[in-house]
Amino acid sequence: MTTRTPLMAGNWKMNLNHLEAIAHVQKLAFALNDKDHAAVEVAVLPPYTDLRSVQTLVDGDKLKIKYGAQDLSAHASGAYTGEISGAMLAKLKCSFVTVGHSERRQYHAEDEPLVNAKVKAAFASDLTPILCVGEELAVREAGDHVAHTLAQVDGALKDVAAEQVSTLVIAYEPVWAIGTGKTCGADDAQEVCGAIRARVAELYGQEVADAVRIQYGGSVKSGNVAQIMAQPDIDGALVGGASLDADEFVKIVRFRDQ
Ligand SMILES: O=C[C@H](O)COP(=O)(O)O
Repeated sequence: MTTRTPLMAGNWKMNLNHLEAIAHVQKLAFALNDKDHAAVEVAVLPPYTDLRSVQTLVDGDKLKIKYGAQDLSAHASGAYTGEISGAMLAKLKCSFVTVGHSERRQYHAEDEPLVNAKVKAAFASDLTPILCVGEELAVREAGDHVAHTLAQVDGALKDVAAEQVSTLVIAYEPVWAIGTGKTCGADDAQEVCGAIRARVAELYGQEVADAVRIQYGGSVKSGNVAQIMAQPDIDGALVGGASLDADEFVKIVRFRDQ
């Protein structure tokens, strides 16, 4: 049985400018200790404009906090105004990049082929994609949430090699639980996360499935994180709103104490 290091990632979304980012990461760095970093991988996902400042701070003070971006271009370079390539993120020493977040799917019409291309672009630049999947409320109410989410996994991983998939992070984020205060019950989250792992095993074999980290995302807070993390197929959380409060995010990292 593979031991998977939990990953707590704070997706800041479109919040905190570069000065606020520095103050926020300094606060996290001051609060987190070696024991925290040994037990949990901690990452922040700031807006693009903050990344250079975060890199300078992390490098300069040799912090153990990892960081990454919230999106990347499917293209390697060229005339794509406004886009940021995987190579640019890698140059800033990003470790992670979220791909296919529901807000990208909803507001920027990202479909499965594009998400698939972005997963490949991330791997091509040695970034670890955090692939976001999950259903809208109507889909859950119709009882189609597992099938819907697995179809997103299939589409996103089309023609992606097994050795890459074993390093992947998949974040299950039921859309109706994002930023709404409605958390998916821990058992309900486990149902889908377990199904995702089983699907990865079907596609790539058990060893790869055992290595993949699966996060839950959607209104995670210090008050519900322990229950969520107690599930066998949940290896971390993708935290939105609560990650903007450094004290709260540190409590989430210390989920075993909650
Ligand atoms: O990426 C994070 C998710 O969208 C969850 O956001 P939230 O914690 O504000 O519900």
